[in-house]
Amino acid sequence: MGSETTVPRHRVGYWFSEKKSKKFNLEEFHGICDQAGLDLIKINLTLPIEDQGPFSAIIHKMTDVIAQADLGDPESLTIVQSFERFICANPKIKIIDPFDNLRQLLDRYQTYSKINNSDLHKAGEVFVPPFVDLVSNDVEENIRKLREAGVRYPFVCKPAVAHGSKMAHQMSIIFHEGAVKDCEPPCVAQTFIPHDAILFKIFVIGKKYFVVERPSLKNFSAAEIPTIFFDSHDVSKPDSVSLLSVLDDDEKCNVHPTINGELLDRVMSMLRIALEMNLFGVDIVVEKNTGHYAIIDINAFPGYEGVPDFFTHVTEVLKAIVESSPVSSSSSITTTTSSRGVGEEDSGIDTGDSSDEKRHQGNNQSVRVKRSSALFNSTNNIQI
Ligand SMILES: Nc1ncnc2c1ncn2[C@@H]1O[C@H](COP(=O)(O)OP(=O)(O)OP(=O)(O)O)[C@@H](O)[C@H]1O
Ligand SMILES: O=P(O)(O)O[C@H]1[C@H](OP(=O)(O)O)[C@@H](OP(=O)(O)O)[C@@H](O)[C@@H](O)[C@@H]1OP(=O)(O)O
Ligand SMILES: [Mg+2]
Ligand SMILES: [Mg+2]
Repeated sequence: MGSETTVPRHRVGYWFSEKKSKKFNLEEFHGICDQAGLDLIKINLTLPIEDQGPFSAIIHKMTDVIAQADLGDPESLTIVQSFERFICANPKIKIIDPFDNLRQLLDRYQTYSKINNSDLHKAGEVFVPPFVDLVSNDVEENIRKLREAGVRYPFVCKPAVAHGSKMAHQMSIIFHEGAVKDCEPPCVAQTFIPHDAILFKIFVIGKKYFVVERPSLKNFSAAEIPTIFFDSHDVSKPDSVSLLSVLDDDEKCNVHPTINGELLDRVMSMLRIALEMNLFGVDIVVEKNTGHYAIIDINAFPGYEGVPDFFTHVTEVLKAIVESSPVSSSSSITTTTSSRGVGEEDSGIDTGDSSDEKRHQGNNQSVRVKRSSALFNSTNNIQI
């Protein structure tokens, strides 16, 4: 039995890079949005946006375009400026996520500083490994800066620009002072944290987050050895099989690192408050010997590989956002809805895809997952 109700439909604009669009099943996204009363409209950035609206919300990943504009690329600058003018003139349109919030993640030094200056330390045993920005080619000056910032050897040298071009992911491991010359400024040097070659990627979608396990760098220590150069995408993607991730024989039986639900809930609450974003990813390694969590990377709108039903979760966020304000820029249609409500109650913490090897866990429990499967999601602890 059904009853007739009027459900307002909303137009939601979207823009993703070609690379991201190829990876996403956009047809599926369109279908899920359609069922939720959202009309997805692909935005053409080379045409006036005002001619493509109206929109209730816009979801995008324009980090690369913003980064290029900030570096002075004229074409990107034109796109970003006209987009920002449009947003300014239409303040009711919800942007997921706002440009200024994304900008804080474009530069690694800025990101780490922001997190370090937040209330993160109140969450418990979690830290950002010591880091410093290197902007000069003067090796002596860089050595001095490294010392002053408490960055120890080995350290990971990362390009200052965090997103976009392939260059953003070209890194090196510097093992001793004599190799500081191998740093390529502008970059950020960050103390290497031994973590038994396991990385936890925490993918945030609105108030939910999902944990996925990935391969990572093996345990390195200071030594008079040459710099190792690597591409981060060769190390920590789901199917990466880098030699840099193979633990030494005497460490192969080390206890597999785990991540604790309650501490993680607190960390993610703090980060969400600090960043004010709906779509982001956090890379955490568990420090060998102490078990403390080291936050080593934060990504705007990451790939979400391994997160079950990604589009369903994103659509829920979009729907909540467009419905949180007076209906503007929307049209109404009449549909038939079932008199029985769809099970929408929030169960707090629940498991994702049941085919994954994972344990349901409430707070206070350690959990372990098969690599690349979504570990769990928490829906109750991240507050806007
Ligand atoms: N401080 C650190 N201590 C130990 N390992 C680290 C550290 N920083 C980075 N790594 C290793 O290097 C890899 C790449 O680092 P990072 O995540 O900063 O790069 P990225 O290019 O921004 O990655 P992403 O693809 O997630 O954006 C990590 O997945 C991890 O294996
Ligand atoms: O999704 P995009 O194409 O934008 O690429 C992002 C990539 O996702 P992918 O794995 O699908 O390539 C992310 O990896 P995961 O954290 O999800 O592993 C991470 O590397 C981001 O920094 C990349 O953003 P970019 O640096 O390119 O702006
Ligand atoms: Mg990373
Ligand atoms: Mg990153």
